[in-house]
Amino acid sequence: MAVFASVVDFVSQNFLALVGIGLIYHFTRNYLTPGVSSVPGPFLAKLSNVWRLVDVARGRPEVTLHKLHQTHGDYVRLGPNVVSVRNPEVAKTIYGINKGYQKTSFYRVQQQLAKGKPTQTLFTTLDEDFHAAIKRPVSSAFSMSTLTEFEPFVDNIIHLLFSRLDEFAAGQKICDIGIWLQYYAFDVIGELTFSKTLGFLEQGKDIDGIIASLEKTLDYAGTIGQMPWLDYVFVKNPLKQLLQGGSTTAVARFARARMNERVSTTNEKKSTAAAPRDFLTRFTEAKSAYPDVVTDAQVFSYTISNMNAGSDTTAISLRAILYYTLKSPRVMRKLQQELQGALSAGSVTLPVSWKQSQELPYLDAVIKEALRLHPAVGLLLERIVPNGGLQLPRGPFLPAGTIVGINPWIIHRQQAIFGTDAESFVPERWLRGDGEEEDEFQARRQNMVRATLTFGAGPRTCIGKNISLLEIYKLIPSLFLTYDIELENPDAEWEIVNAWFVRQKNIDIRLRRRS
Ligand code: HEM
Repeated sequence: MAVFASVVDFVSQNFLALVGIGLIYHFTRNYLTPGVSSVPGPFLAKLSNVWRLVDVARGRPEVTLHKLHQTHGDYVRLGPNVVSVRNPEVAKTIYGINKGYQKTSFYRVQQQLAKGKPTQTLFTTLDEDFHAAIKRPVSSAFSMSTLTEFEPFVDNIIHLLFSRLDEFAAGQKICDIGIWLQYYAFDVIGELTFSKTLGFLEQGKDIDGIIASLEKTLDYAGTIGQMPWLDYVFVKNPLKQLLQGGSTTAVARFARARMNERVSTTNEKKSTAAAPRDFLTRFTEAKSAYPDVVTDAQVFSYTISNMNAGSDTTAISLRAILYYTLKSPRVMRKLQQELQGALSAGSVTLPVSWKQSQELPYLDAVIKEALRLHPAVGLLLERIVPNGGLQLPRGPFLPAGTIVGINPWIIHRQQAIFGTDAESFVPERWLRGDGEEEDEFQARRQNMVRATLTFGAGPRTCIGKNISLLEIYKLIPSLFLTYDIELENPDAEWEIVNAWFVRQKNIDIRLRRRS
């Protein structure tokens, strides 16, 4: 008892000194993390992950990282145990099939709560076996061959969008097109998944605050994901759940309501009409084919990952294509020439079909270039180095447990791959140049394609890529063929916030219906 009393006495008299010693020990250990300690980076980042949390919270971490790579080369230390990589050779390992690189707890923070429980989705699960098991039953629903079956759904939404844009054209009003593209992307995903739009285009507003809620979730997940244990303090805190009751996000509420509707409609119309083959139908079919894996909760999780992963990302990509094209009168002219030529020749109709859009090489180059310069995700696609470690080419050896990742924004600006004008919007880089031999062009193009991470890579690559390409390749030519569009302030820049997804704001345009 006397010993205990004197320990308490000692601690209370020297509390500050002890905390100081503890912190010095903690920071020194962080600084000297084996392997990682020889990777260059900001001094404070070597001491604590607080550095990267603050950097993300400030809203433009991809700008900071680009500068750091310009100074330090292919490898930059972003935290005591975190390395950002710019070298495409390493991408094959980090994102390779069967290489054992798992997603980090950064993704766990994105597991949203439904009735207070984190929902593991295709996007957010860290467990690779679970991931493979839940991907198998639904991957065919996302395949290229299923794509055309979804085309009429997208056509409906394009018509709806244009009916709203006509109001701006007729009234000669300024249109914040970024918002309308977001409504389009959300309504398409709602229509494809549930045969029901979220009603954004019809009502011209963010119904039930779904967009705002998703934005808030991303702001939180991007920042807190830099120090994922904080999530157990702020959101997934069992005490908080107990006191507040299980919370459910707006997206989860929307998905739950649509699933309940479907169950009751199916019961009512059991033997009459066949349900439309939207994603929900396909996910429900997977339940019969894979009863051990696909439960009702899993069907719910598939729909949630569609909504969360597929709406903002597509809206961001559409905004980038439109903005960069409108900012470059030269590109705009060339694109209009190609589109008008195709329309006059009768090789495209309105809305432009997927098949028709694939015969427009300049359109393809414009889209590829915008998605290169402004990929929708703007933080590291983090993975954990597995047992055996990772020998970085012309760099240090990283032990198992190190967090590594590539940020698409950084690799897409590699001059060695994309050219000395990699910072500029030049769609021509995706086309064969004057005097360039075909095999030279193919090799150059292949290099660029291999270094493109807009949709990620490997076993965790984007499952919805074809869907988003369908939405993009149909809407962009249809939009430019239907309207003359110009920026309200051609010299003004848009506003960007990078909170994992790199959102843009303030793209004011004026439109006129083309005759
Ligand atoms: C232009 C639009 C899109 C972009 C830029 C995009 C980007 C990405 C990226 C970069 C990843 C990999 C993330 C990582 O490795 O950390 C990913 C995964 C994923 N995306 Fe997309 N995405 C888009 C559209 C969609 C759509 C429309 C859907 C659904 C309908 C979707 C569903 C998913 C899912 C479920 C995953 C996780 C896949 C897995 O781990 O197996 N995405 N996406």
